Amino acid sequence: MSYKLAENSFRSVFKTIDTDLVRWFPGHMGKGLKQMQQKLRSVDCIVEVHDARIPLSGKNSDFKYTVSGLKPHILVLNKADLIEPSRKPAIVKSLKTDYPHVVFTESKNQQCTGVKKIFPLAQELIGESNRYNRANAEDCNLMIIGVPNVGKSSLINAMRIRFLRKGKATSVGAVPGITRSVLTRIKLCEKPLFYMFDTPGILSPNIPNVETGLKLALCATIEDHRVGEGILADYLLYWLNKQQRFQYVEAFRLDRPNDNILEILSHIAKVNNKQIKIRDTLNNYLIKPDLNLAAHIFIKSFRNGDLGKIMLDDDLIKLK
Ligand SMILES: Nc1nc2c(ncn2[C@@H]2O[C@H](COP(=O)(O)OP(=O)(O)OP(=O)(O)O)[C@@H](O)[C@H]2O)c(=O)[nH]1
Repeated sequence: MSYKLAENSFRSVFKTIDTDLVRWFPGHMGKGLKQMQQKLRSVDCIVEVHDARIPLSGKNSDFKYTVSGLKPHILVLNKADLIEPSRKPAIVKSLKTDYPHVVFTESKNQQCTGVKKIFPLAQELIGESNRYNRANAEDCNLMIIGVPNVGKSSLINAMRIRFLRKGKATSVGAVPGITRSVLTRIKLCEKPLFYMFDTPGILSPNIPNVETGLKLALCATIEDHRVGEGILADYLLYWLNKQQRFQYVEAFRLDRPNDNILEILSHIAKVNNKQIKIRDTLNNYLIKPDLNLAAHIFIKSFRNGDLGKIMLDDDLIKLK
């Protein structure tokens, strides 16, 4: 649906944010990174996984210097089911300099779309590379790397199901930080013999700016409570309005687009019958809309794809 709106109906910049979120780097990530570096001698090809909704903001640019620089490298953009297929060429073009080999995957669906492209490409790149100490090795070792919660474990499981006809080897979860064990070697394929080192999600210690941090958080790579669901919901609303993506109006049965997050959340709480009881200064109970739960519902609807197929880096890619 299209709406006739005045040019200045919406915010043009997103303000008010606790900038501490961009410095979040828990200790176990530093340890994980060191263990990955120590294992590099046994690795033939790096499979770096990003969330396709944030192909630019989602990358950990430090990987280039710490783990992936010297090895053949494939960039997998997973969760491609959540973006518009027509955006793929523009994404590939904008990543071309840093990532010449890009594969889009959907590792949650039954067909595991895109997953079958990874082995032939890995074989080709390994064949063209100097394997140094592993020149005579018959098996090939891949190492999967990426920020938390982008679907690394799902991808490993999808590959095993597809090529080994075996079930899950590693746990999957909707919150970041499920994979803590570093460098378990998992068999993926018998002929050719391929293994994968699983690794925990690693965020960059220096997320370059607040908007990048908010996009990472909206895609659930940072735990919600570290940023605050209210802030996340407000950023989502700001982004949707700025990009004129108004599917939320219909999804939440609103009259029109609105840039005021409190009004939107009050409405969502009301239609979902989510209220809380609070005491006023005279000790009387008041019934108020549960804005935290409403923020949770709003964010979840984006994550489930209920607000449309949204690529959060569309704003950056359009500028390129
Ligand atoms: N829509 C969609 N969701 C996916 C896809 N792949 C994985 N997921 C979901 O994303 C969430 C995270 O998946 P995991 O495989 O645990 O991600 P991970 O990168 O191993 O996570 P960490 O262990 O935290 O680093 C889960 O809820 C998955 O079901 C996909 O292709 N599409």
